[in-house]
Order: sequence, then structure tokens, then C-alpha cells
Amino acid sequence: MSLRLRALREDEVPRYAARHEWPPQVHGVNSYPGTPIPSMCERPTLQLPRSERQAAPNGAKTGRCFQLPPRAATQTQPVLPTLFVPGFPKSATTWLFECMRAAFLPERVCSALPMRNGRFPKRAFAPQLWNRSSCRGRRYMLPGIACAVTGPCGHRKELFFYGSGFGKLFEAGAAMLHGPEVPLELFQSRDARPENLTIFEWEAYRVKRFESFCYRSNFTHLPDGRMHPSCCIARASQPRKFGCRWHETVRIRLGLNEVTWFQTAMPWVVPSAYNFASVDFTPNYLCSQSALNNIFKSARDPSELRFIVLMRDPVMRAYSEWSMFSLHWRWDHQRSLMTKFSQKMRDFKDCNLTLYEKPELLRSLPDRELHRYIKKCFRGTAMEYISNSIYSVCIMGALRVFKREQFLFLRFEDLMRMKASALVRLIANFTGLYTDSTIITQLRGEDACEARRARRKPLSFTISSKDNNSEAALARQELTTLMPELESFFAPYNNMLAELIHPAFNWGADTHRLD
Ligand SMILES: Nc1ncnc2c1ncn2[C@@H]1O[C@H](COP(=O)(O)OS(=O)(=O)O)[C@@H](OP(=O)(O)O)[C@H]1O
Repeated sequence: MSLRLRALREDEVPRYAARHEWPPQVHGVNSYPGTPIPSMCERPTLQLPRSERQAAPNGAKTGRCFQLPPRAATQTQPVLPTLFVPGFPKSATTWLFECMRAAFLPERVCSALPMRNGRFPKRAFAPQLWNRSSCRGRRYMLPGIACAVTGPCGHRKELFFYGSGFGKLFEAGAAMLHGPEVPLELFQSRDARPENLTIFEWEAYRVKRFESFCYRSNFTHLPDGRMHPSCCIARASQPRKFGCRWHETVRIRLGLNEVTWFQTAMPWVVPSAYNFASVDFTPNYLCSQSALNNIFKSARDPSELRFIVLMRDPVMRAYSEWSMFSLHWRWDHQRSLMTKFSQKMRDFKDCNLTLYEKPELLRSLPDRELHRYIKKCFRGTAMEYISNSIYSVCIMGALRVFKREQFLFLRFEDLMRMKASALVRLIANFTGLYTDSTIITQLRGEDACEARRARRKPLSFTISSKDNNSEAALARQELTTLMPELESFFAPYNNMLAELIHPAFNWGADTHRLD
């Protein structure tokens, strides 16, 4: 799919994104102080009534007795996300995550260290220096982490905690999101091997440390020995267990048949000493009314939240998602794009005939009814090719929960042609994350944050679908046949989007040309 759009000038931002005023800057961290815990939970051995027994999606025990008890303001507390990229899948959200990791991590913001070959040097800027004073009050971004069962941990783009995933993480409690209090050094952009350890010792250590993180009270803040709900026990005998899959490398390399595996965590700090934004780039939240409500009700102050929303020509977005799930990953067993898209368009129409393609009616709906409609007709999950491309209704729903100033809307097509300087400054102005001309010069030298000069080839299922593969060729043919129907299906919703955001926020034949 070639996009022949004019490149933007150095500091040019799309007209719809230009602002004279930015939302109030957020300082500090979105710390979570814990929740009162029933006294029965304090006993080292739990004897829970049946009504209290709850399992997390990873199979671990959870519930009230597995949550964080209240923490004082002077103690460390977990930091929950304040910055979201809640939409939309297949709009280069991964590329933006990588750009923001290059531009806004503490290694860059606090110490202005350049990258080499796309990575910060080992032990670039010690986490002991990530506090307000060492970082000169500059606000940076810190994603949560996830660890693999084989040991390595790294930044996690999509948390899926608030909803729209296949497991009900939110219902399993905040502990599932913030995890145990693991050392801040795990949040570095590189998990570097200490020089005194051999490769084998390092591999063994990384798996062994899970044991402490999961059971020891100085990490879990639960009675000693009680497993933290963001851990699970992976077993060679149950290799495909949902939410806790085994990996043979653990047996082959370390000779183990069972490991306690710690999965996800957010950074923990003493709140008053830090100034950073934690992030969640799960791109499925916007069309999930329950995810948006969960984000709202669990925020310290909902007005502090910021949302960067990426949208792409709806036809191309749907095609990209379908290529991934049907042609490549085989999650979707339907191989005919035409059959699938036609069915999804019909389902959407039949879901509520009265509201179908009626922007003026949708606008006049009271909040509750609009939210009920979104809940019923938009699932916000993967493989919802058509409804995940009806951006305007989801955005209308989100604007009834959060204020307009909390959103930055960007078209994928513009993101792909913006220069690093314009993009990074735009994001910094909107989020309060720090940048300056030295950092921007470095980013340019590293080809970071400029899509046309991307160092790494994007993971593309539509480009690889150009291969002489008969399924892919058929899909392209079917998409061409279906194009007029798709264009007229999306037109009223795209027009509604232009009304909600800006007249220049639209798409046309030039953005979904198949050549
Ligand atoms: N630099 C650059 N240039 C051109 N295109 C790019 C770039 N970065 C990401 N992309 C395209 O974005 C699509 C992937 O989007 P996401 O990362 O949001 O996908 S996902 O939802 O996280 O799976 C995917 O689109 P398709 O190729 O159409 O599938 C990527 O090719």
C-alpha cells in the first residue's frame, strides 16, 4: 500500500493538531496508595470462605486478601498509568511506542545520552538517579514491565488491564496491574548482565529471582509465602496453560520442570520524590466502554489522564487487522475477506437499526444510552475489523467521560510523514514530557521518531501479503471489489469524526489506494 502524501516540513504539524493552549501540565506520579484489607487477610494461612475464592486469568489466587494494604505517603507506592494510547489497532501504535521510548525514557530525558544502533548504552543512567532532583525536575515516561517465563524482563506496550482483552484482569484487582515491588532497575531500557555473572549464571539468576518477587513480603507486601497474583506457576506438564504458558528453554537450559513466574509490574517509588508518567498503549480501549469507565474510576484524578489517539483510513486499518489475524496468525478461520467484512457490516447494522448511520441521532443520545449502544454494538476486542474502524462513535463515547483537552488526535497518514522535531515537540507539549533541541538533534541522528526514516522495518502483514501468495492476492482482489461498499459504509462516520475533531481530519481515495 503506497501512501503518496507530501512530506511535512520540519516543524509542521497537521492543521487539526495545532493548538494555542495546552492542557494544564501534570506533575508528580499517579501513585496508588493501596486499599483497606479485611483483618482475616492478615493471617499467614488463609481460610477463605467460598465467596472470597477468586482466580486471576493466569490461574493465580486473587481477591481482597491479595491486594496492597494502605501505604503511607512516605513509603514506596506503585505508579499507575496516566498516559494512554487507547486507539486504534494497526495505526502504528507500536512505532509510536518505540519513538516515545527513544525520546522520553529517563536515560534520555535525565542524562541526554545518545543511543547507539538503536539502544542506550549498558547501565546508561542509574535508576537511583531517576528522582526529581537528579533528573532536574524533568518529566519522563516509564512503561510497566513484563517478564518472560525464561527470565528476561522488558517494557510492556499493552497492558490490557482495564478491559478489551480475553482475560478479565480488572476484575482480578489492582495488584494484577501493579505487581510486586520489584527493583526500579528492572525498568531500565536494557536489562544488562552484571559483569561478575557468566551467561549461564545470569540466565539462572533471572529465573530464580521470580521466587523472591512472588513470595517474599518485602516485594509482595502480602504475608510471607503468599503468592502475588501477578505471578503464576508454569509447568512443563501443562505447556499451554492459558495465561501461564511453559517454555521448553527453561527445561533445556536450566533443567527445571516448574517455575514460579512473575509476569507484570509497574514501577514503585516514594511519590513526592518523582515526576514521571507511566503509560499503557493498549490500542483497543477506546471502543470498550467498560475499559474507559475502569480507567476513569481507578485514576487518582481523572483530569490528569492524557490520551493520544491514532487513527488510520478505516478501510486500510480493517484490512491490516484482518491480514494479521486471518492470513498470518490464523486466529480467524474465515479466509475470505469479502465474507468476513460483509458479515461484520451486517452485524453492525442489525445490532441497532435505528442508530445505524445516524450521526445526528447518536449526538442527541443521553450519555447512558450512548454508552449502552457502544457496549452492545462495539466490543473493542481483536478481530472486530469493522467496528474497530468506526472511530467517531467510540470517540463520542469517550468525550462523554473525559474532556476534549485530554485528547490528542493524529491520523496515521500524518504520523507517517511528520518530522521528528514536530512530532516530539507536539507530544511533549501535550503530555508535559520533557524535550529540548539537544534531544531532538540526537533523535534525528538516530533516525528515531521519523517514520519515513525508520531504522527498523515495521512489522507489516499487508506488505508481506503482496507476496505471490494466492490467499493474499485473493484478499486484495476482494478488497477492491468491496471498496465502494466500504467507502459508503464508513462515510457518515468519517464525516462525524471531522465534525468532532476538525474538518481536516478525514480520508479519501488517496489514503486507501491499493497499488
Ligand atoms: N514507519 C512506518 N512506515 C509505514 N508503516 C508503518 C510504520 N510503522 C508502522 N507502520 C504500519 O502500522 C501498522 C501496525 O500498526 P500497530 O503497530 O498499531 O499494530 S498493532 O495494533 O500493535 O498490532 C502496520 O500496517 P500494515 O503494514 O498495513 O499491516 C505497519 O506497517
